[in-house]
Amino acid sequence: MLGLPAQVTVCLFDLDGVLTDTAAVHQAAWKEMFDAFLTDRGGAPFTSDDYEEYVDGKPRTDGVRDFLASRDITLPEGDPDDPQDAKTINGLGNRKNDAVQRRIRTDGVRVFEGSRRYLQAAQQAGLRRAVVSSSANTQEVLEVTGLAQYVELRVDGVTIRTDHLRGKPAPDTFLTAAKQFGADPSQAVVFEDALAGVEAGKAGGFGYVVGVDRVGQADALSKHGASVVVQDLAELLDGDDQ
Ligand SMILES: O=P(O)(O)OC[C@H]1O[C@@H](O)[C@H](O)[C@@H](O)[C@@H]1O
Repeated sequence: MLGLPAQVTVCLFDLDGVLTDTAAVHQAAWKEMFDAFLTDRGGAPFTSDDYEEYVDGKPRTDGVRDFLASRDITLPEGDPDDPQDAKTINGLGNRKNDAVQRRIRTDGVRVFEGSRRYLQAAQQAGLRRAVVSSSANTQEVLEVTGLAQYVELRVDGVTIRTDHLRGKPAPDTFLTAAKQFGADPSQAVVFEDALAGVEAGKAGGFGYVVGVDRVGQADALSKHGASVVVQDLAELLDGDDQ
């Protein structure tokens, strides 16, 4: 059913890049922030490879820390309420968050229609549905897009902070969602577009990991743990009665 193995009863959807076209919005906000920071230090600009390898899919402060480490830059952690000009992990993260929220509020958010159809089909089929995202902006994005009505459970960047969960590529956020549905990981499918996300799906022993390739990284998604790679969730509906 819905292109999934028979034992699957739970769908765990990443948000940015899987349900909504916001991976590119995050990437642009990261570039705006990091390029301003790097220019001051005479460093080379932030690239899309940097985004995919060090930042995509991870909680905000992990993204800042892991990218800076790739350039041999170490900054103090600082505090979550650091001002945007603070040269700390949290300060840079806050500057990026301001940029992403500005973009979301000015330009709006596009939903992938194949994903909206898939969510509706999963609901009609009686599958449980959670959004598992590293983003602390998940609730706002689900609300402005009207997708919140299809989602029973959210494990997101806010949950990660309050419940002290390890972010992707650790499997903790996906495992938390499956557990809240009373399901074994083998009964759950993970839908992910980020390398860190499919890695988390593999590490958690999930029954199936769907890699969603929006940017031409199908091979890398497979290597990092995807059971199958599609370009859009609508492909999984083709040939289905839904
Ligand atoms: O900064 P936020 O909104 O909490 O999001 C954290 C991360 O959330 C992930 O979903 C995105 O793939 C990343 O690009 C983003 O950086």
